Amino acid sequence: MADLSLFSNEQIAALLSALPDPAFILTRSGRYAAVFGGTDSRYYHDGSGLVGKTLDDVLHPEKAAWFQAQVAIALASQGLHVVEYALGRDDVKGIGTDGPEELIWFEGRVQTLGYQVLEEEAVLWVASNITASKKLEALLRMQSETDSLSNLPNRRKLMSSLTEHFELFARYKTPASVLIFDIDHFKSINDGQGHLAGDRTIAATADVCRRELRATDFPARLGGDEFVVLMPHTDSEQALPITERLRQRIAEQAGATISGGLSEMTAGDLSYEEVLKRADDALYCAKRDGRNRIVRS
Ligand SMILES: Nc1nc2c(ncn2[C@@H]2O[C@H](COP(=O)(O)OP(=O)(O)OP(=O)(O)O)[C@@H](O)[C@H]2O)c(=O)[nH]1
Repeated sequence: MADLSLFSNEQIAALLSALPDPAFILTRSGRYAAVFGGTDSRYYHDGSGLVGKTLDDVLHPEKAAWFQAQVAIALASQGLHVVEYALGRDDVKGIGTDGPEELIWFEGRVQTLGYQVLEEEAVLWVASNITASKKLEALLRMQSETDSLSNLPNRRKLMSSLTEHFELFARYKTPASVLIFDIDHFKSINDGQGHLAGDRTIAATADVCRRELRATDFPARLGGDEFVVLMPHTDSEQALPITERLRQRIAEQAGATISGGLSEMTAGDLSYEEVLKRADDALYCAKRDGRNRIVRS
């Protein structure tokens, strides 16, 4: 515990205003009793105009209710409550305009105060700007889910989407189809024209998928020359003409033909792996029957 007698009142006031992150005293009913620190406009807007106002005065009702609920949680815990949230400049009425223009992500550290302020229980709410680490987190997540050659979702992301859609199917019977396809004689493209030409064929195939499929369809690169397209809300009868068109467009635009196996989620399936296995068996039939075709299981 600091010996406050070492500091004059002016020095304590200067110390509070030097706090790098803004610190708000908020009462249980949502009144801003005081604001300290957070004066660097590269990171924060000037919040001094909030003092004397309430959460309801300055925030959209839904956001105000959320903040008030967090204050109540901190007070109930009698300790520290940590939250994350995003606010744009236009979300808060009455703050300064010379702070950042972009949406700011905050980590709020909400600490119960042991005494009353304005005759109410109150918290100290320290709001730290964590936008840079949020952006980095989003970038790393995106990279960990994307195949760098095709720029399509990778196997990891595909498996989590398949899990999600299998759960939707099991619960709500929402249909979904799965196409597995593989570039025909890809090895001879690599061997005859070189590995880079093989890479270009994979990238061109992915481009056709992005152009030809609906925004709700989910093409992914499984690995090597194998791709999977998950088609939500589509049974395999509806999916067949879509996959046929995709096959034709790849032959016209990517300089290679593909063979594919198509299946759909069915009531007896215990997991998405069973659907993938049926589609893979159908792909094997497409190869066996002469390639450049889609077989529906
Ligand atoms: N250029 C390139 N080649 C790859 C990549 N990943 C896997 N391969 C090669 O792709 C080839 C895959 O061949 P397969 O699918 O087994 O056989 P295929 O020649 O396509 O024959 P079918 O599928 O039976 O028509 C192998 O030679 C792999 O080494 C990649 O990222 N880039």
